[in-house]
This record gives sequence, structure tokens and C-alpha cells, in this order.
Amino acid sequence: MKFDNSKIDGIIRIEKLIKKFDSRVVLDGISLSCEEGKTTVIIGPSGCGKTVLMKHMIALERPTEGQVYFKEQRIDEMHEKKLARLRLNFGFLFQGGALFDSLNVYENIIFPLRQHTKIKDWDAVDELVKQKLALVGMDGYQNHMPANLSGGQQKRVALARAIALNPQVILYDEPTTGLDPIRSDIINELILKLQQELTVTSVVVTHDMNSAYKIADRIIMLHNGKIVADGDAEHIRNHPNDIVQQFINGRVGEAELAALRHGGTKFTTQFKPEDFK
Ligand SMILES: Nc1ncnc2c1ncn2[C@@H]1O[C@H](COP(=O)(O)OP(=O)(O)OP(=O)(O)O)[C@@H](O)[C@H]1O
Repeated sequence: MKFDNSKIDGIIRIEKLIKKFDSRVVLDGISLSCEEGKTTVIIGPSGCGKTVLMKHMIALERPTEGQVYFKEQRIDEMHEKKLARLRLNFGFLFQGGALFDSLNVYENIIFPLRQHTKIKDWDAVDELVKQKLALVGMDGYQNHMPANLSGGQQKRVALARAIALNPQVILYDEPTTGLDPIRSDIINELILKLQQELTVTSVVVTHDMNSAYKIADRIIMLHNGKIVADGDAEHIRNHPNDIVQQFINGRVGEAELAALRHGGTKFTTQFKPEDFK
């Protein structure tokens, strides 16, 4: 099924977003509405602006032009103090957003609680940590140090930390990167489980198509600063356009090959977004 963004009344809404770094346009007029309780997956070639787009959803980046809304509240112009409060609605699992090495698992999980609340009832906190760790299959690891955990276990603890404050939205940036296929699949299952059990809205940036197909209600592909495909897994799998097919099947396109042959570093594939939808 192909999606019509203009018909979606999302919990997160991005309107005509343009983002430039100096004169370089990274996002070129993106409009995207993410439906509440669903998982939207953003795919696209390395450097196409997936992470930058996601950062706009919590105003970690500000638009050059355009607007961003969370529950109809405009956030791209919001002051940091108000934003800090608003961001409590979000859990993040960012690339490199690793655990604090000097804190054990328990302390890592209560870190956001300590930052944002005054803890009085420690028994309740113990119970909360236990419950969040149980959700990711890591109860019993409270006293372990991050260095003694595998990469997949560390991600699961980071996920438990991300859900410590019961967020309405979870943002995942490349959650399976660096994990072997089995551990990746555990993370995929967890993303699905959290969506079902906590009824959160999820936005996931990934280049892992197995993961995208498994977890997505909707897949958006970015290319050259624009959305070039927008639909469910089946729509994306059967997408008629070569650029989409090259990406999802991990093939290098002719334009890219030509650029490599000619020693260029800039890929110059040109197209109109209408061609892909
Ligand atoms: N703060 C910044 N200042 C300047 N350029 C930036 C900044 N942040 C990102 N960029 C540039 O914007 C482009 C998009 O970056 P982004 O991290 O969103 O890509 P991505 O699609 O997530 O890539 P990857 O899949 O490799 O993580 C890149 O060329 C990057 O160098």
C-alpha cells in the first residue's frame, strides 16, 4: 500500500522542511506526518539526511525553512527550557548514544529519572528498573557494568533506559548497526514488542532492510533530500523505480558507478520525486 502523507494526521508532523548546512541542502522540502501508535521506518543511502530528519523531530536540529509539530504544538521555534520538558515524551536510542561506562546497568537506567524527578520511593524505583529490564530480557543484570555486556545486551539496556520515563514516542537511529543477524533480530523483536505492549509511536532510521520489513508499518525512502518512496513493506519491495530497487537490494547504481569511474565523489543521480511515488 502506498501512503498519502497529506491524509495522515500524525503525532509528529513535519511541514516543508528544508535543512541546509552552509549552502549545502540536505533536506529539500520534506513533509512527513508520523501516525500515532505506528512504526515509521526511514531508509536511504548513507549521508542522505535520515538522522538529520529524525533530529528535527525533537528539535535537536532546527529547520532552515519549514515547521515541526508534536501533537499540534510547534516545536521548531521552542526555547530550550520548554523543549527539555517536551523531550520527556520521547525515548531515544541514538547511534553512539552508548551507556555511561562508569555506571552500572541499574544506575544507567535511573539516570533520566534522576535528571528529571526527585526520587523519594527507592523501592518503586527498584521495581521500575526491574520491570523495564524485564521488558528487554535483561532483568538480573542490574549490577553489571556496560563493559561486561555484549553489544546486543548494551543496546537492550540502552532501550530499557530509553523507556524509563514511559515515552509516547521512541526514536531509534540505526538500532541494529554493529550487531550480528541474530542479535539484530532480537532488537527487531523488541521494537515490535515495545510498540505492541507500550503502544508507543516509533520512528526508526535504518539501512538494514530485513529490519525495515520486519518492524515497519510504513517505510519512507529519502534520496537527494526528498522522499522518493512512501508505503508499506510490500509497496517498497515492488517499487518500480531503479533507485529504490538498487537501494533495497544493495546494488550500486549506474550513476554511482560512473561517478566512481570518473573519480568523482559526488553522486549525481537526478530525478523528480513524482517519478517514484
Ligand atoms: N551538524 C552538521 N553540520 C554540517 N553537516 C552536517 C551536520 N549534521 C549532518 N551533516 C551532514 O548532513 C548529511 C546528512 O547526514 P545524516 O547523518 O543525516 O545522514 P544519514 O542519512 O543518517 O547517514 P548514515 O546512514 O551514514 O548515518 C551528511 O552529509 C552530513 O555530513
